[in-house]
Amino acid sequence: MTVEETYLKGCFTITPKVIKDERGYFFESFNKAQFEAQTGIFANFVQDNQSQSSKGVLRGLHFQTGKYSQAKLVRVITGSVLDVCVDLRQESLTFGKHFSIVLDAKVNKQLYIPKGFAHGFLVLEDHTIFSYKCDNYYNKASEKGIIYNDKTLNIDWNFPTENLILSKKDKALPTLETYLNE
Ligand SMILES: Cc1cn([C@H]2C[C@H](O)[C@@H](COP(=O)(O)OP(=O)(O)O[C@H]3O[C@H](C)C(=O)[C@H](O)[C@H]3O)O2)c(=O)[nH]c1=O
Repeated sequence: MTVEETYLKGCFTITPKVIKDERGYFFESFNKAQFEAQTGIFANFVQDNQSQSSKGVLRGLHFQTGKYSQAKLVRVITGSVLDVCVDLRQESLTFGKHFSIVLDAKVNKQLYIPKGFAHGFLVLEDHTIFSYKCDNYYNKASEKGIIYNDKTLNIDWNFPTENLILSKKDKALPTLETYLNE
């Protein structure tokens, strides 16, 4: 596997070594020893999640707060997404900055998103399956979010707004400013 730190400290892209033969392919989707050796992060993942979505679905931007904050290791099993993570760490020099990357089942690249980040993704193909590890359990009461088209974050989703499919909850998410004025 190859690991590359993004410009957001502690956020890494991980590209597994895919072994192909006449039957198809094989790769280690997670190897704790290699992950720790190459990122220096000792994540104790406790929950795996999986969702399937059609093209145009946008899930996010979500995060859990306080002691329930989650680091995530995200990947696509089939299809492709534009994945976006936003640095919300108060003390960070890159607070409010985001990193976007296309994750797809062809290259199998993964993204490690540290605690203190908001996360969302836009689905680029029908029947996309998104799978990720979390280092903390789901805690509904601590769930927060930022609206996907927040002016301060200024994320380019590069997709026609009229074709986006969001949950009722996500359509009603507040702006980043709401939290800054709390
Ligand atoms: C996240 C989660 C949800 N749920 C239940 C709650 C709802 O009944 C249903 C769908 O939840 P939600 O609409 O929040 O699912 P997503 O919009 O995919 O949310 C996720 O999408 C963004 C991109 C993330 O990074 C978060 O992990 C997560 O917030 O699953 C659970 O039972 N356990 C869980 O860990």
